[in-house]
Amino acid sequence: MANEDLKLKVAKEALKYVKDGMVVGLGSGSTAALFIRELGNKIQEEDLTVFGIPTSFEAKMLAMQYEIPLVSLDEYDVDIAFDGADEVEEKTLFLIKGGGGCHTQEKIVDYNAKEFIVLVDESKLVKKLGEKFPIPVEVIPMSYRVVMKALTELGGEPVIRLGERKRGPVITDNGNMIIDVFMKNIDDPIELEKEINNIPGVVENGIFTKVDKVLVGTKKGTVSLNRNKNKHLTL
Ligand SMILES: O=C[C@H](O)[C@H](O)[C@H](O)COP(=O)(O)O
Repeated sequence: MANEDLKLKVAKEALKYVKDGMVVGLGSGSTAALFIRELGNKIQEEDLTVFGIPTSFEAKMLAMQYEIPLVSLDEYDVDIAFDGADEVEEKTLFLIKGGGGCHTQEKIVDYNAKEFIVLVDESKLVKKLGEKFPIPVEVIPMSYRVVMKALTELGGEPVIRLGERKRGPVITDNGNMIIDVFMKNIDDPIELEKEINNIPGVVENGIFTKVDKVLVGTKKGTVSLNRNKNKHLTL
């Protein structure tokens, strides 16, 4: 089964957690996009009162397309948030996010949700964070050189993320730059998340250490990995 099919299965499974009256955090990326589409359909079909809080410009546009009414953190708390990930450390459920440069708004919404559920296909599971993916770090543009120096001192290999159909750096939804930091053998993600954010000029990094549940699409079905329960449940 292709990864796209696994992502869709997980997105559909996630709908079971959405109840009438909830405020839902809407993640970014290709998996979250499928979830947003499926949620929009569910709201129309079942005539539910559900509000969304988007984590990016992309999520906002999709929510509007699929007619999910939007609210903001100014007025509402988030009941439940759904988001994708670039890497999931299987034992701890710690993540790397931000492959699409959206991790800052994602972390604000996801960390403030009463429940945060991650949606991935099995290709995202790793033994140790940093195995396949660099850590995205959003930085204030005038600080990029000194931040890169500090990231090198932390043991990373920082690279400025460049645009694909635009010359020069990728600019985030917040008007900042992204530095991707290659770092193998991340032994203490909780400490590293704090250390990177402590560098002046850093807005937010893509290590996520507060996750409640990960739904993993596998060829054998969707598996639910739960924090603190050490239980892998096949749905
Ligand atoms: O900035 C992007 C987000 O963190 C995405 O959630 C992450 O990159 C995973 O995206 P996808 O579901 O497309 O693999």
